Amino acid sequence: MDPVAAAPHRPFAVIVMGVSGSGKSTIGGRLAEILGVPFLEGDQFHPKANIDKMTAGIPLHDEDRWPWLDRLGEAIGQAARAKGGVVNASSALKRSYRARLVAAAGMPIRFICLFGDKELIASRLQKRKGHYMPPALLDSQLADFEKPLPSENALILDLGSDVETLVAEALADIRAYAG
Ligand SMILES: Nc1ncnc2c1ncn2[C@@H]1O[C@H](COP(=O)(O)OP(=O)(O)OP(=O)(O)O)[C@@H](O)[C@H]1O
Ligand SMILES: O=C(O)[C@H](O)[C@@H](O)[C@H](O)[C@H](O)CO
Repeated sequence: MDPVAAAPHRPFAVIVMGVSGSGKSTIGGRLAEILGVPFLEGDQFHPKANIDKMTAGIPLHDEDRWPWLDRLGEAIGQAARAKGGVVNASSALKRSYRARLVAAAGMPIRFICLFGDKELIASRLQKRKGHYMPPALLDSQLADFEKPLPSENALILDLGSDVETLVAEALADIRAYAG
């Protein structure tokens, strides 16, 4: 395929979202690499207090997340405008959080939501090593999660698919969305 013809129109902003362990960092990182745009890891925008809370097994609440969402949204907008495009991986669990991210970015965002079976997510979290997020927080993540509505500019993918399939599906969507 002609890489120029296949390139999305710029600037564009994509967030790969979902609960902890849904695969957003894995898929988001690959997408950014293929599209040649910066990858922003949402976790790196959390203040230390939030990371400490989660590490201690305490779920975040709205008050913990608003400043994080504002900082992250601003960074998404800046990177997209400076570099032509950006891919971010972040939980973006609630509709109100997604609206806040879009407002802070100052531009539309395409959400790619990784959604699927709780047992599968739990088994991936159990196997994952060296991450601060305890598997026991999965229930609280799912309790907060609001599946995106079609009106939210979102694509929902089955997280049970293999990585290559998910990357291909997301790329096709981004190219159709931003093309
Ligand atoms: N489609 C997939 N098939 C098989 N394993 C996967 C898939 N996607 C991710 N994984 C694995 O599942 C685990 C969780 O993935 P990842 O860290 O990308 O999730 P995450 O949503 O970013 O989690 P967190 O928000 O907690 O950082 C990792 O060990 C990753 O290698
Ligand atoms: O909103 C939240 O509760 C957080 O963003 C979490 O989702 C974690 O930071 C993430 O899943 C771990 O990587």
